[in-house]
Amino acid sequence: MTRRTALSRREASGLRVAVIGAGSWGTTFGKILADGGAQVTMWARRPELAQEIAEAKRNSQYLPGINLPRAMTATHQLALALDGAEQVYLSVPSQSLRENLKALRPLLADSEAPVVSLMKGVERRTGLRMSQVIEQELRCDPDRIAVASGPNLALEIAREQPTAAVIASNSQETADAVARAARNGYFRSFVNTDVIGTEFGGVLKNLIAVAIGIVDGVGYGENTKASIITRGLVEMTDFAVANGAQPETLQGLAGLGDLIATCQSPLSRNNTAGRLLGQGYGYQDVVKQMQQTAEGLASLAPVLQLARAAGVEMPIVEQVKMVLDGTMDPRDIAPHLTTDDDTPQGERTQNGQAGSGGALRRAFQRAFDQFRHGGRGAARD
Ligand SMILES: NC(=O)C1=CN([C@@H]2O[C@H](COP(=O)(O)OP(=O)(O)OC[C@H]3O[C@@H](n4cnc5c(N)ncnc54)[C@H](OP(=O)(O)O)[C@@H]3O)[C@@H](O)[C@H]2O)C=CC1
Ligand SMILES: O=C(CO)COP(=O)(O)O
Repeated sequence: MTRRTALSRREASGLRVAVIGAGSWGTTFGKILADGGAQVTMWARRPELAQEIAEAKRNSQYLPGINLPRAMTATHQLALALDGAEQVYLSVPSQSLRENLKALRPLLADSEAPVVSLMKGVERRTGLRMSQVIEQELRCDPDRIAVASGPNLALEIAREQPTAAVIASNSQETADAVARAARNGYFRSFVNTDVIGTEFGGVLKNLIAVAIGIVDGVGYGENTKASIITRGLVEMTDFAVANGAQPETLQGLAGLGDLIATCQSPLSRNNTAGRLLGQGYGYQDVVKQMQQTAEGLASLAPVLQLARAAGVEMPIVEQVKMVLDGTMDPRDIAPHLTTDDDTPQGERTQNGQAGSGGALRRAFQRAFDQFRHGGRGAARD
């Protein structure tokens, strides 16, 4: 245990938590919680992985070279993992969440434990965020649900390199309880109540990271990447705000922070998938080569559908989809230019201050309407 770890073990001493999903992020988050003082039981779907974590305190497939804390154990039996859990963390690929929740539901029927999504995707079939899928399938009070997001590349954190995250919940109390548990000398959790913005930050930065990977693969340099990151943040903000997020959330750890980490790091699977596309591999080849979950590939289509429904333009994300579909040469991807219109545009956004009909205006209108109606019908997640 490092000095930093020892400093904050008192935070969650003895709290019993379950982490469902023992890939790179589930296992790393289990370590974060255990190093914060919690007793952690991981659920792995493969018995041999559960055994390796429980006995050797290793997860050699997903976190090579990392020793896991003694306070972490693992099982492949869901009921055992959830037995007595005071907090439940979910970290399976987004497209498999619903089927996993169906198995969890009877086991959590009598539980009041907070349920925390660690995932960064939307469901392809429904376009729902993970917290919405959790609410639907567990039929639980949304105040029990929290989401965690931020610049959190698993392997860096498993090596105890310091970072921070945001825990968001409709309920300040839930967010605080989770943040107290998910905190130690190398991991600091902030809180907010903007679940929508926090979740969409994590989903959308994956799509921009794929774009960055594509231009990297093509061989373009830093100007192109900086332009895509900057214009990408505008697209992220417009989209998230049009869907009910607070714009400042996208400027924080769950937005800009995660965008920087994911776009810069070769550890990012989304970035890696993009690089393969940029090098000329087709979608099927990329999927075959990826050993781990790259959420961005599945989130592209539902995000674009939601964008169209909200009237938000996402030219960079549209181009990523075209490259993925094989209808655009990766070399033609550009830090786009928002429209093919020749008229010069204000930089901030096609939908914000510079435009007349966009996301920010709608957000202000929504806030104004809520104010006029005394807060009744305020958008809750
Ligand atoms: N890795 C990271 O740095 C971060 C990841 N995240 C998010 O965490 C989530 C999980 O990703 P991550 O841990 O990285 O993914 P990995 O690919 O590292 O691991 C996926 C895990 O999910 C399991 N799994 C796969 N399919 C199913 C299924 N149908 N049902 C149950 N379990 C399944 C895998 O089991 P098996 O080994 O048996 O295949 C494995 O344990 C994603 O939404 C990701 O965006 C968020 C922040 C950081
Ligand atoms: O979400 C992450 C970092 O915050 C991990 O990104 P990737 O899923 O692209 O590896």
